[in-house]
Amino acid sequence: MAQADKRGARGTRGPSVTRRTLAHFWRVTATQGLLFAADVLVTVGYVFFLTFVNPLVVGQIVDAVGAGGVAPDEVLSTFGPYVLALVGANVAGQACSKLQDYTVSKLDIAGSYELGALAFDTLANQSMTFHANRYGGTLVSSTSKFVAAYSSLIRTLTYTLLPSAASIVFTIGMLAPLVPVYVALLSVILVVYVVVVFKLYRKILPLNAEASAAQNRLSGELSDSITNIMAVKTSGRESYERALFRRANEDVRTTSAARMSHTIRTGATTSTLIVLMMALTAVFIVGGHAWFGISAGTLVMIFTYTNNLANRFNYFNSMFQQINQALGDAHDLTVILDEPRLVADDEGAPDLAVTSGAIDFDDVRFHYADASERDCVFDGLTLRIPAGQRVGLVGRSGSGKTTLTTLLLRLQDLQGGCICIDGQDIAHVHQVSLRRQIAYVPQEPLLFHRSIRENISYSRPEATEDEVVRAAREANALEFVERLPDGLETQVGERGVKLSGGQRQRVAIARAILMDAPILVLDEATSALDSESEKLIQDALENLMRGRTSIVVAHRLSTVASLDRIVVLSEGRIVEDGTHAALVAAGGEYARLWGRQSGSFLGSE
Ligand SMILES: Nc1ncnc2c1ncn2[C@@H]1O[C@H](COP(=O)(O)OP(=O)(O)OP(=O)(O)O)[C@@H](O)[C@H]1O
Repeated sequence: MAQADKRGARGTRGPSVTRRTLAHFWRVTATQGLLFAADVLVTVGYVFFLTFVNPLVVGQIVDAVGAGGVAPDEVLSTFGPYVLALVGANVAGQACSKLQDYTVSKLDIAGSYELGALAFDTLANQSMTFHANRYGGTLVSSTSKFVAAYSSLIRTLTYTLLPSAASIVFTIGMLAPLVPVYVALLSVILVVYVVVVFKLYRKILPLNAEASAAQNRLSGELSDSITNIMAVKTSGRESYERALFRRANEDVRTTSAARMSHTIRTGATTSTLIVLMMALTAVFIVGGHAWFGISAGTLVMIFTYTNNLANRFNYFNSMFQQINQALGDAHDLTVILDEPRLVADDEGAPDLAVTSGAIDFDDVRFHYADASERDCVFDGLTLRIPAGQRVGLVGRSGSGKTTLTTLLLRLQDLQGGCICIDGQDIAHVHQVSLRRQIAYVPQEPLLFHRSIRENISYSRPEATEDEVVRAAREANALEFVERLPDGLETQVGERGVKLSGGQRQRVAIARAILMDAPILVLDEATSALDSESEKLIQDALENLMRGRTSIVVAHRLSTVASLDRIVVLSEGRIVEDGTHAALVAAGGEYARLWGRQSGSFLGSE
């Protein structure tokens, strides 16, 4: 269990995953092209007006004041335009800043929505093998982090990365013609900084992915323990589960600490850059006029621009941290998004058209993905079920009964042979259309944390009130539903925990009755019911099976004795096949089992 989760952090990692994450993020951003362009524009505008125009105007004021000779009556005409420029630049800068809040929030909301939908579609369409190998909690955690990573990146881009890049361009562009020596030295410092930080950043990236994978595993362990809290408590294994949790928590601590020490090194590099930049500025302010003839106003501009730039770099460390963390957080789901879909539809696969419901298992070979070829569940199984036949499937635990039913639903693909319904290979029809033709009641009734009504009508949401009530009555569920304070509106709890096992099965049977599909698969559908309740439902099931091809898996042989045919499986092979009477008369495995069960039945009744 959860092998893939445990492999998670050690799977594909590094820049290629980062590139793929960014490609996913860019795809959703590009769908909001205009909004993104507006976001870039107002961000650059905000930097231009507030950090570029302001020092430029102040520099010119300083030069004008330094030149002297402005008479009191000329002050307004000389400096009025500067004052207007300052006020105008601030008004425009503030407007850009507010628009920036708006555009980035819209991008964040729209992108998060699209990425959430992408993640859900991918997970919902992945095969059962994929899900069997992962913790549900880990997938939930990876999905939330993936969406949050987009939010973090788009905000970092808007509020830190883009303004910093714009500041560098404006500063260099503005100062280069005035003080080329200064700009050349500043550029050298910046290039060295970028190279060093990029190197450090490449080291931090895998550490972030590892820290994030450790957090996802922690969520998985936690949800596994909490979901099975009943088993934990009844086995008195709280301390064991706590130890498992602590171990996973320890991984989170270790990986987070490794990430932190690298982040501190990036921070130290940034501090060095800021000190170097300001030292360079100090040298120029002190000697600029004497050595290069730089005016006082230009010196003010050098100081202000460089100081603004240094202030931006102060946020670089947290920016790198945010970018790294976001890319690390998005890592696991990116890998999942790019995994091939295991049970995929052919391009343009047609819908299954059930005419009579004949099912053919033809030379079926199958083993589970994590088992070797020698551990085949089926190695050449052939079983032909004519239309409308009701077949009981019996055999020892582990003989392959449930697997056969899930193969009919194409929850896994075969390694050999084929399964046909009315002559159509189920591997080449649209899988949703296949499953809509099969009413399936699994061993564990699968209920949602919703009302009983929603659970029953899940198979046919458009069903009327009367149809839902009728299905509940036929499944012998209405008698307990009516006793509940909220009747059909009663919430059943997660996986139906607020109902008894038998009640859950009756809700699941009502769902199958309501679905009214031409093929019926009941996998131990009545195993949790007492004999009396089973007998009551049996009539409804008999009615339901009439005219439909049915496969009924059961350990309790009385459930299948009256069916048209019984197939006995042993280690994936059919060892007996016939009617109840014929098999009892044959005196084989079925007869032995029947003798034992009917004896105990008689004894208990
Ligand atoms: N998801 C899975 N991954 C790997 N092996 C599996 C998986 N599900 C079942 N198996 C294995 O396949 C074999 C057949 O299991 P299956 O559930 O079909 O048996 P069964 O006859 O329905 O048993 P039972 O009567 O106990 O329900 C078993 O050996 C089982 O361990």
